[in-house]
Amino acid sequence: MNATDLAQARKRPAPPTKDADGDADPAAGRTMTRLLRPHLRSFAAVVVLQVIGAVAGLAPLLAVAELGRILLSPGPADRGHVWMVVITGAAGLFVRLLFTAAASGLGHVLDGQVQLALRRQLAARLGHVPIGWFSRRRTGELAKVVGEDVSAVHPFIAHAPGELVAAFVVPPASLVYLFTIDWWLTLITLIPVAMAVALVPLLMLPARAREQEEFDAAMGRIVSSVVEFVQGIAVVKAFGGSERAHRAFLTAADDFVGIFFTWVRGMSLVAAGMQLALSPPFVLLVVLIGGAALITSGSLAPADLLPFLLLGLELTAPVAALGHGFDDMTAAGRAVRRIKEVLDVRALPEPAQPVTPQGHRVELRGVRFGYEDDREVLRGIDLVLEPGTVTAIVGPSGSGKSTLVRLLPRFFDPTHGSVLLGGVDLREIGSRELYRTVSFVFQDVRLLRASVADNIALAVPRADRDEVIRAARLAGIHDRVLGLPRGYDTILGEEAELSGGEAQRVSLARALLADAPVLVLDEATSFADPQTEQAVRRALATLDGDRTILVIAHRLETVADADTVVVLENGSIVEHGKPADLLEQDGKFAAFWRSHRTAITGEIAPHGAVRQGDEPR
Ligand SMILES: Nc1ncnc2c1ncn2[C@@H]1O[C@H](COP(=O)(O)OP(=O)(O)OP(=O)(O)O)[C@@H](O)[C@H]1O
Repeated sequence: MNATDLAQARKRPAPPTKDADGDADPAAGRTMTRLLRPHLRSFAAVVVLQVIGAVAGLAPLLAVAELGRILLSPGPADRGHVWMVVITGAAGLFVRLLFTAAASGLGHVLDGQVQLALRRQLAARLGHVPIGWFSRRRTGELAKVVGEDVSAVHPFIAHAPGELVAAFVVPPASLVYLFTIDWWLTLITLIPVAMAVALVPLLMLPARAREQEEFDAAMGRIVSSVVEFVQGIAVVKAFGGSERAHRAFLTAADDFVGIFFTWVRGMSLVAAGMQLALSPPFVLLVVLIGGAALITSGSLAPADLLPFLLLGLELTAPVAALGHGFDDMTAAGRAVRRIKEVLDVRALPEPAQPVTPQGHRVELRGVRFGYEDDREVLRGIDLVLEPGTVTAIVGPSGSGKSTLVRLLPRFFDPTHGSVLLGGVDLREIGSRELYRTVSFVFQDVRLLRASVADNIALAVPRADRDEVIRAARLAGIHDRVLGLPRGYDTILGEEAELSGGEAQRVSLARALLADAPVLVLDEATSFADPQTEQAVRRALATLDGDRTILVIAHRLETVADADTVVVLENGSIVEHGKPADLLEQDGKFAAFWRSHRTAITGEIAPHGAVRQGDEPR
């Protein structure tokens, strides 16, 4: 193991945070054992095949050494003995090839099975975690766990056992043979290995651990400064701050260079010492010097030196491989720990005996919720959404509007209180039933890499083209779709990219086609464009009168059209009622109304109170 190897070993997992201390994480070990349990027989078979292959691999070496001794010894050689040694060596070579190939084949098949099982478990778990959990994770992080981290178990399963087995089996077997020839020279041959082993504690000094942590942290700072720089590049350029942002990266890079040198200085001397001790020239030199001394003193026959020269090298190679095997295992350990974090996410409990909701009246009873234990975002919400009504939620940024509406499609469960649909707690309704009843259009629209038609018909795969087109027309996206290269068959993300507003209209068409009796909608702010606004208004107006609609309203028109307005502030409902009544009360809602009206031209008011020609609801 040299400094470059060490750097490579550190670089492979590229952790943005320090996690060197997690190498021997028992939880990761348990996860690995649990994963391997169904495959224990195969895993044991791989190890046994490798042991046999490794031991058989000694036979050709021993045969060459033995041949040398026979042929170099004074007097005529015994032909029968010579042939037996040759055949034994050849047979050993054959067995080694056969068993190593079988072990490698089986190891790789096993590795494929374990990776498949892991990815299936991850997929199954991701299918059951609360949808809200995804909003806190970056797609890239999850992709890394499912892709890279699962692949990181490959060396552990397919290679590390072989390397470790070779390291533990070959040296003892060689030593037994060498001891039978000359124990003094055997001890001398062991000097290089003993030197390398003596250096290992120096790699584990507290100073090294500190340097390792600083190395990880510095690497993390570089990674995050690059990510921040790249993510914010548009803003940085537009506001002329590129020099400052660049400086943050340069500072992180400068820091890293300093820390890297300290780290390498600490590691490199030790690593170089180990590499020298285990290098073939050094081993040969030690054996030759020791052998020459014993031969000149008459205690060793010259022919007996040959086995030591051959097997001396075989003693050190597995020790060096042990380092790589250890690196592979620790990298796999770190990956398994990240996989375990995902597997351990609490699934949204499915009811054992699902209850069917009676109707689609929605009621929030004493609902409290916080993303973190010590900070409540919703503080006791009591609200009834009657079928056939539109309820608009307004309130300052951060007041909890998105959080509240996300409880309806069960992105999260409330920490206290309950959300009832048709008189049944959402926790008692099966998820299929729930998603048949509640559909939603949020601002963070996710379109699939699939055709426009498939994206719209996601909830109703059997919908025919006419139904898809009707929904698209209602959502105001039909004309745009006709302009795409292959119309409704255009693959999004491949053949065409949609703007934010267009994507939201596709998502609206999806919700309209799903035709769910409860619709939760976050009116666009980020992708606000006149067509999307119109589409949302038209959709709300044309939906049949029995729906329960909850909308986060950012526009006065939507609020004016709503039956009920809920004003949320700091996680509590501070006003609740008909828009016209609330205006008359001249409280928070009236203030919200006035502040928004100053931003637009023309007279707009709820229920015809102000706007001329608008029918009161
Ligand atoms: N996934 C999350 N994890 C932790 N905290 C969150 C998460 N989502 C929102 N919050 C916090 O919860 C509070 C309420 O956020 P929420 O998005 O519900 O407010 P909002 O009224 O919809 O705001 P806006 O109008 O700006 O969208 C905020 O303080 C926010 O920081």
